[in-house]
Amino acid sequence: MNVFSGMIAHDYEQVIFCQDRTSGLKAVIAIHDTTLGPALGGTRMWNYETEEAAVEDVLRLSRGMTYKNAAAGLNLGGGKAVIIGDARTDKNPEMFRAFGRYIQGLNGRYITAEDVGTTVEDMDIIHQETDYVTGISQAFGASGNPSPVTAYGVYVGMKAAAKAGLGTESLSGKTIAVQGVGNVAYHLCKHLHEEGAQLIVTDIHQPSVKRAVDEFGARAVDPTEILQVDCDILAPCALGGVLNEDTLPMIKAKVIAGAANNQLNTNEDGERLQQMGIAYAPDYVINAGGVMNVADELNGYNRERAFKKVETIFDNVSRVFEIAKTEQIATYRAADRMAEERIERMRYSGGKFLQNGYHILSKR
Ligand SMILES: NC(=O)c1ccc[n+]([C@@H]2O[C@H](COP(=O)([O-])OP(=O)(O)OC[C@H]3O[C@@H](n4cnc5c(N)ncnc54)[C@H](O)[C@@H]3O)[C@@H](O)[C@H]2O)c1
Repeated sequence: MNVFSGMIAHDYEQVIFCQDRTSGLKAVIAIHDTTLGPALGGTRMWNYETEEAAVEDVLRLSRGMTYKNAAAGLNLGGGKAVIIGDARTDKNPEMFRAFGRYIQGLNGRYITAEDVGTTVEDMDIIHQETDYVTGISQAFGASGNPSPVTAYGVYVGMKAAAKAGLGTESLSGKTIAVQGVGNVAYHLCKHLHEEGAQLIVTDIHQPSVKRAVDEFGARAVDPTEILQVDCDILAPCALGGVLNEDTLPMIKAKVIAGAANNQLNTNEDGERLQQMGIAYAPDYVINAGGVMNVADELNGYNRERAFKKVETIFDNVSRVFEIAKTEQIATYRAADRMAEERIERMRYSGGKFLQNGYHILSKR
């Protein structure tokens, strides 16, 4: 694999390879773009089949964080890290200590967080070596479980999507189908129930379904049926890739707004949704509550302030629909455009002269 051509293709700033023989650490950190601020993104631990697969993944994920953070209105750039190994068998404290020292060496250019395969405990070990880590234990003043915050963001984002797709932001009396009632969707269903929505839910884990039925009067359906039920809004809150060429023809909802990452299988599916007249709230805009929540740790965490920030997801989703309408493009592209515009504006204003220690005036 030619790493530089991959970097040049989407203008990545920096890729760092980190190894520590004794602990077995093999990690790659990718910093995609720091125009808006330090690069924030989690560390994924995964048993990649090849080193090329790890590099490709970290490049793809770090660029995704540039867009997610920019669209969320955060003053943060995009970065991500991957550790190559089995998260169940290959971890040891020295590995995360060594990794933490590499992060410290970047002097704030990259701030890490939890991701697939890493835990709060791992972040606490990293924290022994660096302050450039979020998602550590609450005992250290961190933000704790992000799911209720993410859920609130999906709720307000869904209202904005309903306004675009159904002509009203009120969800009272609307029928909402929720795929997967795990951590995020449980809290989402609570908000929806309180507003008077009718819920249809499914999950492969029966106790989660029962909880939603008992607490919110939801109607349970089989996982194979959820995408085709009669409803106003579909909320994918389980898996990625659920919106694809096989499932789209079944969907009866006029609005799609949910927490799951990577809901579109391909960009063509985003185009199809536009042709079908379905108002799709792009996943990374509507589910940004989690990243907004950890980003607040950088100011000394305040839950009330984090929730206030999360309310801006209503405006962010509304803006995506506005761009899509004026430019006649699919909403997934409108989201990317919104993020790119914000970065470009900052690149311009950030180019203005500011006196610091590294220019001709400082030599006087
Ligand atoms: N937790 C957060 O703060 C956060 C932030 C951003 C995005 N997300 C995304 O939101 C989604 C949900 O996150 P979560 O933290 O609630 O995860 P979770 O694991 O608690 O919930 C997912 C639920 O989906 C169910 N499920 C899995 N496969 C299914 C299937 N085929 N049909 C029906 N149900 C199925 C699981 O049993 C589980 O209950 C994920 O895609 C996640 O990446 C979460």
